[in-house]
Amino acid sequence: MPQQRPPFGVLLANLGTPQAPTASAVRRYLAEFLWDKRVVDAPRPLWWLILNGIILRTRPGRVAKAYASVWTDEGSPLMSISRQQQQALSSALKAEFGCDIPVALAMTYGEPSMEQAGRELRQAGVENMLVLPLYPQYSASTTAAVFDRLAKGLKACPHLPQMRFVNEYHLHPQYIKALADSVREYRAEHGSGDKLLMSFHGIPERYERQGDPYPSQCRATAVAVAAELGLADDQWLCSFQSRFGREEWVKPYTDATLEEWGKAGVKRVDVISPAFSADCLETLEELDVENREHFQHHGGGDYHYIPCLNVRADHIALMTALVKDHTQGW
Ligand SMILES: C=CC1=C(C)c2cc3[nH]c(cc4nc(cc5[nH]c(cc1n2)c(C)c5CCC(=O)O)C(CCC(=O)O)=C4C)c(C)c3C=C
Ligand SMILES: [Fe+2]
Ligand SMILES: [Fe+2]
Repeated sequence: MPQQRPPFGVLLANLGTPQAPTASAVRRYLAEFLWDKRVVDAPRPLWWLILNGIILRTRPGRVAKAYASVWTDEGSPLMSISRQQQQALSSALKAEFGCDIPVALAMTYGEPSMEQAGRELRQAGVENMLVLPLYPQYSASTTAAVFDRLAKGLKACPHLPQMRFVNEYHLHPQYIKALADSVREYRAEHGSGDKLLMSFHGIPERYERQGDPYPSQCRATAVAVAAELGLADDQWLCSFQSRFGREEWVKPYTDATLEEWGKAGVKRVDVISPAFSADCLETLEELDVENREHFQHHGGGDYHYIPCLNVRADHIALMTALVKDHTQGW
């Protein structure tokens, strides 16, 4: 009996993370990540010299310590949450479509690779593939990098599946509502801060000038969440974190904002990070630890970090809706 083919398969994509919280594993990860021209577009071979001569000699040790502080029994938080999302989405799609829909996980950098995920879907008989990068806001540095890496991974594949690609979902009503509900539920249990800071991962200002829509999509997400929550203008702000390198990044900066609010005597701030679909180093360490210390060092009061959407039921329902919307006719 020939096995029945699934109507389609889903390739869930995210950034990737080191294999271990050690300097050598972080060096391997950063070497691949920071060599991607979509991430750092500095002219070669000068960038090769800076990356290999300075950054990969100095950064991995410090960053490995930060990873070690958030590492779990299931590994890197980003990997363990991504695996849980993969399983939860797979169950939700089975319930929605009434049959097994293969869901593979792939990372742009490191493992599981695009090649591995592609092979897994092919072996499951997938002929139609939906690529769902878990980046709500489109950026060349993330979403387009998924596309590039997937295309590279499929070079050896003689018969490509039919493909569709989700570019972004920064204003999807279920995304906005899930973010707002995560704040509402948190505040119902822990009380409300004077301010809600929506801190997004940044990119260089120059990338925005060159046409990357990411910062404007982040601002639009923040406006929509504030509207959904009925916040007044002085009750929220959109800021950008995780600066890397010497040039100016999009502003306002998260750390500078928290410093200003601390000095102004803000008694309590609540912080969410809507660009991250899963908690990771940048939220659990930079936002929940470093920026908390920064705010309080400058005179700020209570600091509440509200987790990413991770495996919340409404987040999995959003992914299911994205899959349904983009697989019409398959
Ligand atoms: C959410 C979207 C992201 C955008 C946009 C983004 C752009 C971007 N990032 C760097 C440099 C680094 N980012 C690092 C970690 C990191 N970045 C994202 C997401 C986005 N990056 C995530 C989910 C993570 C965490 C990964 C994890 O393992 O938990 C790092 C590594 C850590 C460090 O060394 O500080 C770097 C470096 C650039 C240059 C950039 C845009 C040009
Ligand atoms: Fe990043
Ligand atoms: Fe960071």
